[in-house]
Amino acid sequence: MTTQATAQTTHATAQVLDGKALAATIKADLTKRVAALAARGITPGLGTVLVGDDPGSKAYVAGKHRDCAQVGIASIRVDLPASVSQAELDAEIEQLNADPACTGYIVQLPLPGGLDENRALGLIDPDKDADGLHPVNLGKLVLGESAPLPCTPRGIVELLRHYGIPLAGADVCIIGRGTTVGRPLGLLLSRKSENATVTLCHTGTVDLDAHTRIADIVVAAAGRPGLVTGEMVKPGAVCVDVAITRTDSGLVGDLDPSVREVASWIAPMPGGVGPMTRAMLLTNVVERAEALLQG
Ligand SMILES: Nc1nc2c(c(=O)[nH]1)N[C@@H](CN(C=O)c1ccc(C(=O)N[C@@H](CCC(=O)O)C(=O)O)cc1)CN2
Repeated sequence: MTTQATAQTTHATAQVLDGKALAATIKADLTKRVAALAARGITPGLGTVLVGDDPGSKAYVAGKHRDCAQVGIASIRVDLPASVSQAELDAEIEQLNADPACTGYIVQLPLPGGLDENRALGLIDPDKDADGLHPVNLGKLVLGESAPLPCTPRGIVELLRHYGIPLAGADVCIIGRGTTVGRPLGLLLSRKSENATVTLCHTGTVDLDAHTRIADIVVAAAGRPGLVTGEMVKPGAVCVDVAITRTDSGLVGDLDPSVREVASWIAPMPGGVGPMTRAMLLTNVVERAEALLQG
């Protein structure tokens, strides 16, 4: 009788870049910094402007206020109906610019159709821009000057750094060219301090696979569920899921589950970049309050 060896296929599963755990650590540190500010008579205050009833936006804004309460930041909520006019929205923004209790604020995106996002972002006092999305602050990012950084890109870089993922010399493929994630992330990663080589892919990219397959790090921010499959990534690559699509069966990211069998590390959705986005918003608010103290 002959014995036949059974072929065994072992699949290594990617390790997790745990944004939830790192965000908790960051929030614990911020709580101490907020207490130190309070001892010197400064209470940071985060304002949010939410327009309309989008369930995702409502949930994110509620989360931002919960975070504020947790670390001791005061919060100011401006909730407006989707029917608000541009002039009324402009007036609310001007009020936050003038309110001394509001040391930083954000306009939750996307705004409902008919409202001009670029106009709203441009009206924010750049010194109170907690999102780093005012044109002056985005311009400073381009010029390499100090400014608040957009929260999701900053969170991604902090997460990768925390887990020791090498950035200098890495080939990074970003999928998505939006103003809150893809574009500013490309700028951040290509700074001298990060020194990565960035390829920014988008809906006009002809052969997406050709770009993802050679990348050391793939960041998926397209909002197309399961867009990136295991076959599209290099074995051992680091894959970051940024997108959130609401479907009947729940929230879905851009990374197909098969990526887990090929990648070395994954930032999952949920639990990866989202909590880091929230932690970076708080960080921007606290840093701004600390800067106020220094005059
Ligand atoms: N003004 C802004 N608008 C938007 C931004 C932004 O940074 N500034 N980013 C996104 C929404 N966003 C924060 O505003 C955000 C998205 C997702 C999460 C998050 O924690 N996600 C969870 C999963 C979702 C859930 O559990 O409900 C996760 O990934 O674990 C936080 C903030 C667009 N708009």
